[in-house]
Amino acid sequence: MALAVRMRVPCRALLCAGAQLRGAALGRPEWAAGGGDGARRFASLRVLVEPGAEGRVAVMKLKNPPVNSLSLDFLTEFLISLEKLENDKAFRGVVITSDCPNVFSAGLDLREMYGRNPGHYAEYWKAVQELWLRLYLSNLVLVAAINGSCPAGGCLMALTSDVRILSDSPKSVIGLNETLLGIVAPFWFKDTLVNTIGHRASERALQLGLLFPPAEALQVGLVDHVVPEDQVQSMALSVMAHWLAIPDHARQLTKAMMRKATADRLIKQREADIQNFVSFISRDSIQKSLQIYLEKLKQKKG
Ligand SMILES: CCCCC/C=C\C/C=C\C/C=C/C(=O)SCCNC(=O)CCNC(=O)[C@H](O)C(C)(C)COP(=O)(O)OP(=O)(O)OC[C@H]1O[C@@H](n2cnc3c(N)ncnc32)[C@H](O)[C@@H]1OP(=O)(O)O
Repeated sequence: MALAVRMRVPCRALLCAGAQLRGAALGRPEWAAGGGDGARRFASLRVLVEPGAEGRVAVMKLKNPPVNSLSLDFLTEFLISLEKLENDKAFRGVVITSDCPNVFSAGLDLREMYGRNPGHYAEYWKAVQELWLRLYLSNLVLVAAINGSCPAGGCLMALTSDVRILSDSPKSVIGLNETLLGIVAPFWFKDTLVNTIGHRASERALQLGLLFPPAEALQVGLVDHVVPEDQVQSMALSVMAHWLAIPDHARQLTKAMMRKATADRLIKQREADIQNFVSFISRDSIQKSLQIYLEKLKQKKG
């Protein structure tokens, strides 16, 4: 318990308060409770939280169409949902999945990193850091049910989970592809990958910006299971049951022991990391790369 308190992420309350203010300012309701068990089922515009069959597990569905990009509004809503679940002692595990067909998450929202001002970049990056810290250090068992494409920030999100299940579909590619956009994965993205697949495999994957198809993702250890698309959710719940058979306190302390040093690296230099990001992303050459990439995404359609 003492460890859990020590590991609380600084500024979380401030970030969430900011999110609620922003929601209120936009004149929309933040939360809508629904169903017979309204206290446990809640939704924001972009995140749907449903209790799993047994009640100890919640299913968080990302619904920021078309591609679940991690916009600032999405991040703030997600963080509020996660905090609610962390604070509700009834929940011990969360399955994170997508409500958008064929895409788990397209990663960071490129529109938040292109053509904005330094203040916006700083606010956005703080929210991205917060997402990673809150997920990576979560006391809950997290299972990522990856039912579609999972590049860059989407992959980072999945990597924070305790287990990853990937759908066996040609669209379900996963990896940190930042170099393909002409940008660089931050050190804590890299650390999370190294902790999962090891140094050599990470070096190759990061430099080449590899997006692994299911069989290769399984082989390199980026995901733990590959199953047909219609079995992703049931597999996630079955794996969850296995993890929930372990006493929480022992599992949580072990998870902290494995992850705390990695998280601390960022916690100790959060402000410097924000400044790094702002100056990197503001460079003309980086803005140009992002512009070209965004144009390519648009042209893909036409
Ligand atoms: C040395 C110091 C280092 C300091 C660190 C500094 C910098 C590093 C910073 C950040 C790291 C970055 C992390 C990221 O996550 S960047 C995002 C990377 N994401 C991608 O590359 C995915 C791009 N998207 C796709 O490949 C495809 O969209 C898809 C996910 C495979 C889905 O394909 P589908 O065919 O279904 O959809 P469309 O491609 O038609 O897209 C629909 C619609 O969505 C827009 N869109 C797609 N992805 C994004 C995105 N990430 N952000 C914003 N918008 C996105 C796309 O343009 C289409 O828009 P339209 O208006 O045309 O409908």
